[in-house]
Amino acid sequence: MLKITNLSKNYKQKEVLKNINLEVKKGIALALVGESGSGKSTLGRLILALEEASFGEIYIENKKLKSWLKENKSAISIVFQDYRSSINPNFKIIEALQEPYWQKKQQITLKQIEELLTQVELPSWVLNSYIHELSGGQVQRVCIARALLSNPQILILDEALNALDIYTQTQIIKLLKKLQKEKNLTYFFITHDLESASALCEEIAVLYKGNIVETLNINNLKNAKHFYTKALIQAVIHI
Ligand SMILES: Nc1ncnc2c1ncn2[C@@H]1O[C@H](COP(=O)(O)OP(=O)(O)OP(=O)(O)O)[C@@H](O)[C@H]1O
Repeated sequence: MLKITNLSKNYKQKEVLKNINLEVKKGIALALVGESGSGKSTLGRLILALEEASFGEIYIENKKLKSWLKENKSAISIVFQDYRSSINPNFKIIEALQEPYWQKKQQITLKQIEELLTQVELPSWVLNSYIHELSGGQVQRVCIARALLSNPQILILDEALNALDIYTQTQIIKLLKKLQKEKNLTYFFITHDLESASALCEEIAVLYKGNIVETLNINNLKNAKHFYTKALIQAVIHI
């Protein structure tokens, strides 16, 4: 589904991503795990085509990213960590869900919104609420619903669980797994947390100082070779 070849990204003299090669199959959840500043969000922005790579290419279904996006508008969505500031506090939830479509010709019906609300397991009263009236988990469900409204094939989750308590994280992981199955979604989960990565994803790519140093199946973590991956695993065992 998604293939990244020899990709590098420089900001002025600084090489943030170095010769990245990565493949994600359709319907698979891949976690991009790495320490702060390793370049995870930069790679996310490149996949969303918000920025251009300095070298290399991103392909989706064997087409260059930009030409694929022209044919498949809004087919990549993102959910951010900072869910409270992702939604305008002056909007009711119904308006926050409709807002991305106000400028576009595309119409989103109330029925579509209600169906999606059921899929993310939120009651319908939420639509007439403001975000300050909802819990963190409920707001993140709204953000997931908003990301799914455009019917994406790929969902980028940029530290999307970080701001939630452990219990709510577990609930959202369950929800994301259910949605992945129902909609055959491909997830690109950006995180520094190996524990939530293992709970959600089938595969893990480890980013260390701008390099993918290792890609592992989740059932194969014991065969990790790179010292940074081993340190991450040890840290989880220790906890
Ligand atoms: N627009 C930019 N201009 C210059 N440098 C940038 C820009 N965006 C990111 N960087 C630098 O690139 C490096 C990687 O940043 P990035 O946000 O991708 O890392 P990250 O792994 O997502 O970090 P975190 O986990 O803290 O969010 C950092 O050193 C950052 O300062």
